[in-house]
Amino acid sequence: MGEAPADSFLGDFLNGVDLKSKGQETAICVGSKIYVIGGADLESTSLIGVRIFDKSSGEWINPIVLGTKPKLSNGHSAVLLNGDRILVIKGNSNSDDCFWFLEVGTPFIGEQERTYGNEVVAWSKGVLGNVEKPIVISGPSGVGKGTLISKLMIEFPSMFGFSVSHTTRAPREKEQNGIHYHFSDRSVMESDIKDGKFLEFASVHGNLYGTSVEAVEVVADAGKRCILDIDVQGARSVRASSLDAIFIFISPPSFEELEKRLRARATETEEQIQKRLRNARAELEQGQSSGLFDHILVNDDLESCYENLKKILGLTEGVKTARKTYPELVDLPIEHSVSKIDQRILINCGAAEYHKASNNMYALDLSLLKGGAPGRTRGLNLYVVNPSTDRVNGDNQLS
Ligand SMILES: Nc1nc2c(ncn2[C@@H]2O[C@H](COP(=O)(O)OP(=O)(O)O)[C@@H](O)[C@H]2O)c(=O)[nH]1
Ligand SMILES: Nc1ncnc2c1ncn2[C@@H]1O[C@H](COP(=O)(O)OP(=O)(O)O)[C@@H](O)[C@H]1O
Repeated sequence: MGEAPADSFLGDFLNGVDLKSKGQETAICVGSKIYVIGGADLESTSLIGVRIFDKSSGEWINPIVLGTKPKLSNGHSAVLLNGDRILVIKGNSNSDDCFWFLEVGTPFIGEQERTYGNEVVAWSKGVLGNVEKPIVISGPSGVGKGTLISKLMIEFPSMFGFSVSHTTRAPREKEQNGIHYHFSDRSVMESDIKDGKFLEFASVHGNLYGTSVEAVEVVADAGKRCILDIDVQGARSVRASSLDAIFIFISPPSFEELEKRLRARATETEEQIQKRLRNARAELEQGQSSGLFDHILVNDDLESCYENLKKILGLTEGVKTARKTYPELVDLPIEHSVSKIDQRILINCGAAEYHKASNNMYALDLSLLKGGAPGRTRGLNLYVVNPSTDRVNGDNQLS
């Protein structure tokens, strides 16, 4: 390290070239730095590595790499999306592993990184398909949240997935670990919270409850819409987070009816029931007046409340199956070329008969890109471009 880039590979950047590929390496110029993606990785040759050449100092920098690095394939291409994001498209891989984002110039995020003083880059896997907004359901204990959610999950099993929370409370008789909750030790949960593994957490009725990033991501990974059953404090935290959700508050027809249901459920001791009823008053007040919730549903008659819930979620008669959120699998060949048109990337695979790709041109739509959990970027949409029906005019405008 430290030697000037003798070969013409990097030398071209001095003449204003933005992007250059050679063998398994692609180099992209971002500001005063040249990011060389691919080729030999210092730690492992089976992963796509990144090196940075600083034009102003004439020095190579070994960046600190965050996130899971993609595996090396025989060929890849790269597109600079904006000032700090590079899309890497791997050839010879299926759609589950084709698209990776390299965030460059990532701000230093911890003491450890700061002491090294290196550049930080972060890999994030591009996940195909739109995932609909998660649904946050809150309401006092005994109001019927669980009952309504299980009705949805039974009627639309392939459409919804439940975010399995962690809790330090003891399991009820019929509750299963990993299905209703991840029943956890307080110390383990507290340490995971510190490590940033939770999207939100709150102390409710004397126990710790929280939604892990993973709980939401596994549902989204399955192409399903995520349902979160969390308290009002948790809903407030989610509102403040990057997760874009629909917030629904379930209210009882009366306080007396709430108490009746809670007692009839017979899952808590008298002391716990008293605690839940005390908390219910504050929850009802906050839920109904805070403006936090997009919808408030009164759960008087179960069936009509359920029908109203379905209406809010756009589930009219006949919508029984999940909307297909993932496009067909693609198999990109090693040889392909890419070009950027506004929010779309055109991927040209050349003549279809020379490779195993079944289509020879794709458009990757980036307009709905969303951050998922760390290490994942969601909302990538891939379309097959049919030259006979999709116009690609002289300016390469897809219409
Ligand atoms: N903030 C937050 N609240 C949660 C979470 N999971 C469950 N809760 C809430 O914790 C409260 C107690 O839940 P639970 O012990 O299952 O009792 P139940 O509401 O009477 O069924 C309810 O208001 C839940 O909505 C979570 O991950 N985060
Ligand atoms: N609309 C309703 N009318 C009467 N009982 C109901 C209604 N909705 C739910 N329940 C009953 O009330 C109890 C509490 O419901 P549950 O779904 O466990 O509440 P939560 O999850 O909000 O604590 C359960 O025994 C359930 O069968």
